[in-house]
Amino acid sequence: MNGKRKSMLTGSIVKQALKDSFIKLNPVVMMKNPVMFVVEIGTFVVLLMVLFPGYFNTAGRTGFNLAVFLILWVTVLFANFAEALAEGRGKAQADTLKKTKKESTANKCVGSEIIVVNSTELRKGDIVVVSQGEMIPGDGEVIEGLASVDESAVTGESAPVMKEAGGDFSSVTGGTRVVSDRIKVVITSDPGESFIDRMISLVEGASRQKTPNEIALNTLLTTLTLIFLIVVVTLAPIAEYLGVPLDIPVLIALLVCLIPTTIGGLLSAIGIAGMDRVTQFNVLAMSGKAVEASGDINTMILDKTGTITYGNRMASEFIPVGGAALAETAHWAAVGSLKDGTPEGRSVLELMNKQQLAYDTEVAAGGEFVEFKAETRMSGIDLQDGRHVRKGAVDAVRRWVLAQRGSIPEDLAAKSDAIASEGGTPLAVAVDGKIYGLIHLKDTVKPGMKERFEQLHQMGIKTIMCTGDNPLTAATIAREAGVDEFIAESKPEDKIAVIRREQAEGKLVAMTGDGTNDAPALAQADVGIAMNSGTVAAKEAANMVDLDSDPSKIIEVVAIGKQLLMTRGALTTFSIANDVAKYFAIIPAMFMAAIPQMKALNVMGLGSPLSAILSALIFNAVIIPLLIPLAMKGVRYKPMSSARLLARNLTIYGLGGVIAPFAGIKLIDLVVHLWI
Ligand SMILES: Nc1ncnc2c1ncn2[C@@H]1O[C@H](COP(=O)(O)OP(=O)(O)OP(=O)(O)O)[C@@H](O)[C@H]1O
Ligand SMILES: [K+]
Ligand SMILES: [Mg+2]
Repeated sequence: MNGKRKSMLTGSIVKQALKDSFIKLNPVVMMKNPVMFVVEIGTFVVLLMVLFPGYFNTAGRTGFNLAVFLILWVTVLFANFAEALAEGRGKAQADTLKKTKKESTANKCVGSEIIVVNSTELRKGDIVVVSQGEMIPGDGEVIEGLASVDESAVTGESAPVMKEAGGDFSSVTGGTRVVSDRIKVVITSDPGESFIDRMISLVEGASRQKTPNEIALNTLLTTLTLIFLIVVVTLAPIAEYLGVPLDIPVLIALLVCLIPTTIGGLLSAIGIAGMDRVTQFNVLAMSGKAVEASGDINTMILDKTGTITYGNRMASEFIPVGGAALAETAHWAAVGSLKDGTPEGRSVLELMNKQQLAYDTEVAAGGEFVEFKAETRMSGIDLQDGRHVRKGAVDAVRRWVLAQRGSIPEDLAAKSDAIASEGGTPLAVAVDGKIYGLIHLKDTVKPGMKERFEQLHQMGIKTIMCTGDNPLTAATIAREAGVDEFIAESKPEDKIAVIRREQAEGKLVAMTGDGTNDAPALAQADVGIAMNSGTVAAKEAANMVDLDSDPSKIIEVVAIGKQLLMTRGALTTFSIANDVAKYFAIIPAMFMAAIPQMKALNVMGLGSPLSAILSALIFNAVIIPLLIPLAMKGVRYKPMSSARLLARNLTIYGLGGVIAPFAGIKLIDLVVHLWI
């Protein structure tokens, strides 16, 4: 399904990551990760002792010190490798994208002339003409014409998509190709700020910033590191007093074992891999913050048409009311749809043809088209002879007719309710004060929706369906799909109101949208996902763009976000539990010689103090690469409540984190003890 963008870990990515692990040793880079920076400083100190044993008076310990140095160095490299590997896939993808960003020529309209310019010379507001076979030279909006466009360079999807002036399918992306017809496009981005440019810097991680969550965790890890630093520094005089002289390399080894190096080494890899998973899913997240926020979502706002249903609402029947004839009803429905370019409007004319019903286009000559608006929920035409033809949501048309002192046919309500209770959308057709009948628009709920909403329910997420449709249709579809709440007869601004209401209760809200009138709500939502097919305004307001333009994907995006937060939590728990266990391995071993009672605490029965320290240190290092796959793939996520999840993860990763080092260190010690 979405396998098209999947780039696996290739040999070249691994090779590059190995190289980057060394480049990242640069202290200026390391400093951003305080835990690993402390390890690096420790490594350097031990190295000095290996190089100048005479100066430090450690000649007798050079072998042990060399071992400590090597293990510490490898620990830092492992952490760097984890990050570099996580970055690798995005970098490879960026390279592919850069290749598609070839320079091209553009046919720029200047007055009535067309001149050929380089695509890099185009600025916001310029107008270009793009014909069959040509590449669209920049991001923009179609202002004239209709064409099918191959967007595979951006979306990976090879089937061409229709782009047309006006409406929600007017935006085009630079670097995509017109495969048929010809369009006039107004450029909407300056050079260097195009969608592909932004995409490159996103997947490349160039603009990656630490998220608030990551910063908070980093602060915690740094604090823990500081505390252990103080503990270890004060341990030296105590040991001295007890008559156990502790060497500096031993103290450094102890410190490194105690500070949270596992999570410190994997933290940024987890974040990068989380964003990468979203990208592999063909969703562009403008920031890591957006991905994380999606993991914390409490409420999801969904459109009915096109999200929960297929959205190809088609006229399926004309139903006269108030004693009107079928031909009359159909005729006015058609006249009111003559210039209505929406799928609904076009489907009315198609139904006329299918049913071989006649309509008179002459009446409409010179008439003024009244475009469909989500605010009015009506469309139609004002005829030259002064008559007004309208079709639209039943309540809207009813109000419009009443405002002109018209009357409402008695059978209108029953007939429109019949359509609505089947989940269909009734449109009333009226001319001035008279309602002629109804158009039955049919739409179907996408298969599998019920199961997905059930999952969201288990995650503790409330779903609210917002629709411009009437309450009865809304209720039917809501029931069929299994959403928790619905808001019917909603106008675009109602969406913002719902989002604000939920946010005021302290909830995080996600929504999808594609139209210009969705833009404010997309901006207001904590997670706003715009459809790539949507308008430029929607894409700019949102913090994610779905390249496949599948509004129901929001459900999986939330799951990925949750998985990211869970992975980070699980590995933090594991890391800290690990460190506690290591403490019990090392401390008794270190003091055994001086304080015989400590032997009782040497539950692990490790070979010798030195082999205990080295074994703990080796375990501490290898656990990082062992956990890289988990950090990159994320822990498996099963929909359940947060409380149950927490309990489950504490058991697995907390308990596991305590047990694993005991077993691991013991095994390593069996081998290491053969030498020491
Ligand atoms: N082309 C049209 N001409 C007249 N009325 C229309 C047309 N299209 C839709 N309507 C009416 O306007 C209402 C609102 O339409 P709109 O597209 O804003 O919302 P919707 O698609 O029903 O809801 P959703 O938010 O789930 O997409 C529809 O329910 C329908 O009754
Ligand atoms: K550690
Ligand atoms: Mg709609």
